[in-house]
Amino acid sequence: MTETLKGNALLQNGTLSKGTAYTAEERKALGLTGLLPPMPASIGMQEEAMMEVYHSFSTPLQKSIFLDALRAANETLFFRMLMDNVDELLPVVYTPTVGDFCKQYSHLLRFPRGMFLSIEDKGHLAEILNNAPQKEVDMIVVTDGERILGLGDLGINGHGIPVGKLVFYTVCAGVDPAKCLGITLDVGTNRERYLKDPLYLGHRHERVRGKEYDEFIEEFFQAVKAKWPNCAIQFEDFANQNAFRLLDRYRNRYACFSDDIQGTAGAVVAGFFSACRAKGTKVSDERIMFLGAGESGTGSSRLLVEAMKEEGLTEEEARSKIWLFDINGPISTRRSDIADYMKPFAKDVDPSLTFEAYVDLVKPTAIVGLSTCGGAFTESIVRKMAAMNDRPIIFALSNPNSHSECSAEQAYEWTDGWALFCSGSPFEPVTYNRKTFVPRQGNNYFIFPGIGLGAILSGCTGIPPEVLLLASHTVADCVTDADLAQGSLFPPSSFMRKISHDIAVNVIRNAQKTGRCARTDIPADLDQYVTDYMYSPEYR
Ligand SMILES: NC(=O)C1=CN([C@@H]2O[C@H](COP(=O)(O)OP(=O)(O)OC[C@H]3O[C@@H](n4cnc5c(N)ncnc54)[C@H](OP(=O)(O)O)[C@@H]3O)[C@@H](O)[C@H]2O)C=CC1
Ligand SMILES: CC(=O)C(=O)O
Ligand SMILES: [Mg+2]
Repeated sequence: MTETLKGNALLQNGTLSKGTAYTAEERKALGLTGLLPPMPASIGMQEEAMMEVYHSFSTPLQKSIFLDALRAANETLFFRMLMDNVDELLPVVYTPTVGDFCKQYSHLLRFPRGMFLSIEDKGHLAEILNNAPQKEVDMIVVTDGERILGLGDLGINGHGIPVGKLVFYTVCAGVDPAKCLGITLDVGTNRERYLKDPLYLGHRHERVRGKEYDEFIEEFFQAVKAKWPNCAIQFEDFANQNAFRLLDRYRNRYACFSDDIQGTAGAVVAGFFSACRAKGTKVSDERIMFLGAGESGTGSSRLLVEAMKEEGLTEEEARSKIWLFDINGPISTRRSDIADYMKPFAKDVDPSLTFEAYVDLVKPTAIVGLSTCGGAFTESIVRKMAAMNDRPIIFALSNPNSHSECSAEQAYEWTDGWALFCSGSPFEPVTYNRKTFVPRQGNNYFIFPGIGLGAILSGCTGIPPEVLLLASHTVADCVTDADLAQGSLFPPSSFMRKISHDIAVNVIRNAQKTGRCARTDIPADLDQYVTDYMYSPEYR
C-alpha cells in the first residue's frame, strides 16, 4: 500500500521519502509539485547540508536527538550519512551517547520506533504483533531493559539499545532497516527513580519474575515465530539471572543468540588474537584475570577456553589459566553464592582476598574488565601489570565510557606506553611520549551483525563455539601490522561489511554441515547469496 503513497503523505513517510531529492518528473508524477523548494538536491547535497547541521550542535546528546529526527524524516539519508561517516557518527547513535539517550528516553521520545510489549498484554501478543510497522521482519533485537550497558535497570527507557544495535545490522551487515524490529518487553522496573518519575512511559511496578515472566517470554517467541517464521532474534541486555536461562531454553528451538554472552566472547577473543600477535605469543600462553563474572565475563572465558584448546591445551589446562572475579571476590569453590554458569571456572582459592591481591599472586599477563565498575583498574593495579609484563594486556570493556575500568590515557600513561589496550566505548587517540596510540573499540559490534545475518540467511538454531571462534579469527585477520603498531587491536570500520559478510558465510556453512539449517532454499554460492541480500542505502 505504501508504494502508492503520493503528495504530502509520501513526503511525511520517512521510510520512503527522498525529501528534496525528487526530480521535476517525479514531482509531477507523485503530486509533489509545489510542496518542495524548486531545485532538486542530490543525495550528496542533502548529506552535505545535514552534516553541516549536525556539526552545529555542541553536545553528543543534541547530535543524537538531531539524528533521531533526521531518521524519522528520511531514513535512507540517515543511513547514507552513517555509512559515509561511520567513525564520527556511530558513537553518537550507539555507545557512549545511547546511554545518555536511554537514561532520559521517556523525556526525549518524539519518534517511536520498533515495538513495546507489556506483560499486561500477556495473552494478546500475536494480535499486537499485527500492528508492527513492517510487514516482513528478518531481524529482531529484544531486551527487557534490566541490564542496559553498565547502567543497570532502565525499564522501557532501555529501548534505545535494541534500536541502536539494529543500526549496526544495516550499516555493517546490510540488513534492510525496513526488515529490522527492535522490541522492548516491559515487565516493570526496579529503578526507584523511574517508578517515581511522572514522565516515565513504562508500567510503574516492580519487575515481574518467575512463572509469569517465563510464560510471557514463551508467548513472545511463539507469537514472533508464527508471524515471521524466518526471522532471527538477538537477546540484548537482559540481566544475567535471565540471560543464561533464556539462551539455554531457546537456542535449540529458534534462530536466536545472546549478544552479551556470545557476541562479546567473539570480540574479546579477537582482541586476544591481535594482542598475542603483537606480543609474539599465543592465547594459550596467557594468564587472564576477568573483573566481572557475568554474561560477558563468563561467555568470553568459555570462548577463550575454546581458543586455547584450538592451540592444543586440554579443557582443564585452559580453564586453569582463566580467573574470574565478581563484586564479592574470586569465583571460588569455597563460596556458596556462585551461579552454575560460573562453576566451571571456580578455583579452590581464598575468597576473602581482593582482585589486586590476586594480581600479586597470579601475576596475570592480561586483565579484562567486564564489571560495570568505572575506574576499577586503579593506577596501582595497572602499574603492577606493567612491572610484571613487557606488554600487559589491559581490556577495559564496560560501557559507556564512565563505566570503563580505566581510560585509554590511564592505560598508556601507567604502563609507559606498553599496554595492549582496548575499551568497550571509544576513547580519542592518546599521545604519550611523542607516540600516538589509536585504541579502537573492543565491542561486540564486530561480531553480532555477521552472526545475525548468517542466522537470518540460514535459519539456524544456535550459534556453536566453533562459529564464534571463526568469527574472532575473521575480525583479527583484518588487523594489519600497521594497526598493531599504532596500538589498534581491532580493524578500522571500513572492514565492517566484509567482516559481517564473511562471518555470515561461516554461520551458514556450519549450519549446513551440522544439519541445523532451517532454510532449504540456500544456493550453492554462499558468498553471492550473502552479498545479494545486503542492502545499501539508495532511494527506493
Ligand atoms: N565491550 C563490549 O562489547 C561489551 C561490554 N559489556 C559491558 O560489560 C559490563 C558487564 O556486562 P554483563 O557481563 O552483561 O553484566 P552482568 O551483570 O552479567 O555481569 C557483571 C559482573 O560484574 C560484577 N561486578 C559488578 N560490580 C562490580 C564491582 N564493583 N567489582 C567487581 N565486579 C563487579 C558482577 O558481580 P555480581 O553479579 O556479584 O554483582 C557480575 O559478575 C557492562 O558494563 C557492559 O556494558 C557487555 C557486553 C559487551
Ligand atoms: C556492548 C554491549 O552489548 C553492552 O555493553 O551491553
Ligand atoms: Mg549488550
